[in-house]
Amino acid sequence: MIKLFKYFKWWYYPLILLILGLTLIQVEVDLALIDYMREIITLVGLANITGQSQTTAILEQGLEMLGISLLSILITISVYYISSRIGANFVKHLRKRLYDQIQGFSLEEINEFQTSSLITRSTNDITQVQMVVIMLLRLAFTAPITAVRAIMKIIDIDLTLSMPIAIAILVIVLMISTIFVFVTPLFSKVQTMTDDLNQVTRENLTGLRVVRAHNAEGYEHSKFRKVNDKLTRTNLIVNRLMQMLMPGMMLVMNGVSLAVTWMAAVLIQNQSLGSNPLEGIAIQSQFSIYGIRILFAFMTLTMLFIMVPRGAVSGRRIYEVLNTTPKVKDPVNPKSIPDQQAVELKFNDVCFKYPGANECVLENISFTAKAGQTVAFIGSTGSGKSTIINLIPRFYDVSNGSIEINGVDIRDVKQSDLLDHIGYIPQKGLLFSGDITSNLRIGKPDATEEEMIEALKIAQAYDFVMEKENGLNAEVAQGGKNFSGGQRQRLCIARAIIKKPKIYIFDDSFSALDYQTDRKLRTALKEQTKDSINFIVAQRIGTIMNADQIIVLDQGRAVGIGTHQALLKDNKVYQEMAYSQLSKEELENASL
Ligand SMILES: Nc1ncnc2c1ncn2[C@@H]1O[C@H](COP(=O)(O)OP(=O)(O)OP(=O)(O)O)[C@@H](O)[C@H]1O
Repeated sequence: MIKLFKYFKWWYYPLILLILGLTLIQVEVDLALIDYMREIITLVGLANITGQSQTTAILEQGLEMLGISLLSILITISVYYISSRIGANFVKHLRKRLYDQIQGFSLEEINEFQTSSLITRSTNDITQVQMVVIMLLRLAFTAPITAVRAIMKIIDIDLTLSMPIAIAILVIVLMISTIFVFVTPLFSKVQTMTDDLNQVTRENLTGLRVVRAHNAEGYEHSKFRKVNDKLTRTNLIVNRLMQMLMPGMMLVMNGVSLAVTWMAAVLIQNQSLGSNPLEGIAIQSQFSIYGIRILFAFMTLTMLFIMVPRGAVSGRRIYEVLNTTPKVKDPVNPKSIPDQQAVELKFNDVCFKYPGANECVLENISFTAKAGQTVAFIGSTGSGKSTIINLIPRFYDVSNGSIEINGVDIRDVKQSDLLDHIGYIPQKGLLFSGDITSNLRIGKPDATEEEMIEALKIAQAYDFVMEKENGLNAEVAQGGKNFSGGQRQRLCIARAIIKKPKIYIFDDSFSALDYQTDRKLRTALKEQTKDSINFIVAQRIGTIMNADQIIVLDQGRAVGIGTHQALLKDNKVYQEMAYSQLSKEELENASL
């Protein structure tokens, strides 16, 4: 938590000093009110003894009390306002940093933290930290200053009467410390359980259709109930323990009042408290109120000691994210990719191992792809096709070997430069809420309407977009849920085309298209991508058999590189796949 304070802005500090100054004044005036009260009781006593009216003096005292109370209220409002400003601004700043940090994460860090935990850390944990910062600013000064000043005052008035208050302080500190020992470890658990709950809820909501289709609501329900019950149980324990504080506090406070009254009565009887019994009563009342203020101050302090660790758990979770250096990062002295006409991409003996895995999923992959070429990856499921293409935009960095674009290692260039050269079309057509225009402009922010229409036409998306009531401005729901899988894929392809990149990566991006649209799209793409390199991952032989290079993968190794014709002739793995999908005639005709 303390480490997060390094994200404090400079102007918080003068404001914190201002809070401290205001608090010092407020404590003095608040305690002065108690002295005024004693004064009024003494005046009443004086009126009784002397028979002279003290109304004017009492009114004067009352008016002064009113003025002081108003000042105290004003200070409270100011302190609350300043602390809220600091808290809100700090958290806004922190949230932005967290967002930027997560944006810079590679898939490795995302997998390490888990999306659900990153969401909890960016929301729930941030709120906890905000609460604690505001609470600290409001109470961390008030409570100790009040306690110290009030203790000084009561010792000054009467040491014997101070004894019950001293004992009560001890009891309260002991009581709260015991609860603290039990409760603190639970805070950390509560946050982790909130992560789990978030994950199950998220999975259940995103996979709602699958759950329904498999009639698995019961199964999912029991999974949810388990994490929900666990979280509720822990929360209940925390709350029950905390709730024990209140009755305990009341007991101690009432005990103090009783003890002070009893001791004061004895002292008054012995005539050792004040010059007359009424002054004794005034002192006793003053003591009781001081006692309550001191105990409240201690309770607040100890509550802070309980709440701060809770915020600290959240602070630590946020700091973990902020303090993680992404494995994929920009070089200190970035090179630029030579802007040559004919782009060239080279895999040099690339090996790749997923973080935490024992074995490489890709081994010794080498090939060169040139401008205008289509390079296809094919292989059984799990053979490493997606992994290979994820290395090109540096979703992960290679474990061994290198990938070069125009002779420059992609790790030596800025990621933004690299990504400017790449048009990536994921397997799952992912659209963002907004409209078609806003989705296409993710590819090119300043794209004109003509450019958008051209891209939609190439991607075979123009017709269905124009059929929509608002055409280019047709609404896109979250995740593109109001479009079919094939339509989503075509819009994603249009989004990449509009960028006119040097390198296209199609990760099984034609899988949701019917054969006719698939063929039309690839014909239109051919012209558009004639100066680019096209990487295609596909399951269908039909989609890739015209590629200039087909790389056949088997358990992470390139077991064949060549054209359809060459591979069909002498590559066993390729033959098996090809003959399982198309007839001999289809395959041989296609290759001509
Ligand atoms: N994030 C990950 N962490 C660890 N292992 C992974 C991860 N992603 C994939 N793998 C493993 O790497 C291997 C290759 O996976 P990859 O997704 O590249 O295969 P693929 O050929 O694209 O499969 P498919 O055709 O089914 O999409 C698989 O054994 C898979 O279990």
